[in-house]
Amino acid sequence: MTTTHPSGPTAARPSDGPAVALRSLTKTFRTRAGEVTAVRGIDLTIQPGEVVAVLGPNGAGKTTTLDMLLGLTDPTSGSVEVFGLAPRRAIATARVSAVLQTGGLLHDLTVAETVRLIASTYRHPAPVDDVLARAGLTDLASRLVSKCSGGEQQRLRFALALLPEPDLLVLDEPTAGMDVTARRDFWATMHAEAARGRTVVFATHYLEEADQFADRIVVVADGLVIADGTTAEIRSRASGRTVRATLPETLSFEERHQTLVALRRHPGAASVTADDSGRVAVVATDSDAVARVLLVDVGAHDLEVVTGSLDDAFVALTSAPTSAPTDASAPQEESR
Ligand SMILES: Nc1ncnc2c1ncn2[C@@H]1O[C@H](COP(=O)(O)OP(=O)(O)OP(=O)(O)O)[C@@H](O)[C@H]1O
Repeated sequence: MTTTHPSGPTAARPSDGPAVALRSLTKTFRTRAGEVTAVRGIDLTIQPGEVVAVLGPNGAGKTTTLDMLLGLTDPTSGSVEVFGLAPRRAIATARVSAVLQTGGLLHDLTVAETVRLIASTYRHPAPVDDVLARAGLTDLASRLVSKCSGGEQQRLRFALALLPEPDLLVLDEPTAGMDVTARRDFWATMHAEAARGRTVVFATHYLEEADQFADRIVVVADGLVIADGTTAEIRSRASGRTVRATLPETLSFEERHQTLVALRRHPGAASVTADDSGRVAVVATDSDAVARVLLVDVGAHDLEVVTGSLDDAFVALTSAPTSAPTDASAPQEESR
């Protein structure tokens, strides 16, 4: 029996292994119109304490993957383990709980009655008042569920997910339908929960959520993991870097022209632009080499190297062919 305590998740034991281990996971649905392969072979290991965003466009296979992780649907092939257990066993022992996109709430109960009712189904639930406070629901405790907004109902689902003090929280687009303020409050709460040592896995469409909240982003498209790394790695992998610098003021017009021509010929430069003030911007496939040339050979100053936006990276990654899964943390040849 798993031991729980009111203030935080069960300490992960060394023998538990990874929080999540998905191996060659596939899922094919049979429909009247034929077969739909939602997940085409996902391998993913998540260690205890990681906060991982699963990011992907509509229909990428995020929900299907999370459903298999939670034992809500069985894989067609491959395996799923949560702390070394089959998913349903992990849920039965309160190691994992979830906030799903939809989920029945009884509209005639109040918020507090709902939490109390679900708490009564656990052997060692967290205290109801504590959970209400952590989900930001104390002031709404006596409100009928039917009178709660969509965002408030989502926070109630979150409170219910906290009751077993799970080691792993799985959230499928938890802030869908919330306005900007509600979303910010929700993520502040999640930060506090992650700081308690919980492993958090969430699916999202929102790049900024993945960027701000996750330690690691797993990009899924067409049923495959197409990139996996820190947000910085995902950005640089997909969009390259831009190197900016100011050319020496002493260069003549002709020398400046020759410098730009030489930069454009450099194999590490994809494009070179310059403004009248002598500030150059080089979109680089090899930013280190370009920076060296600018500083050492050209004598430029005020050098900065910036990665592209995560939006650029996401579009570049998800519009690329998906036959070759990549690890963004591994050295890659960057494309122009
Ligand atoms: N029960 C089902 N029966 C048939 N096809 C399904 C079923 N569930 C999902 N699919 C299909 O599998 C694919 C992946 O769906 P899934 O819901 O996992 O994607 P998603 O990444 O979560 O998308 P979204 O961001 O829109 O929620 C889609 O083509 C979807 O239509």
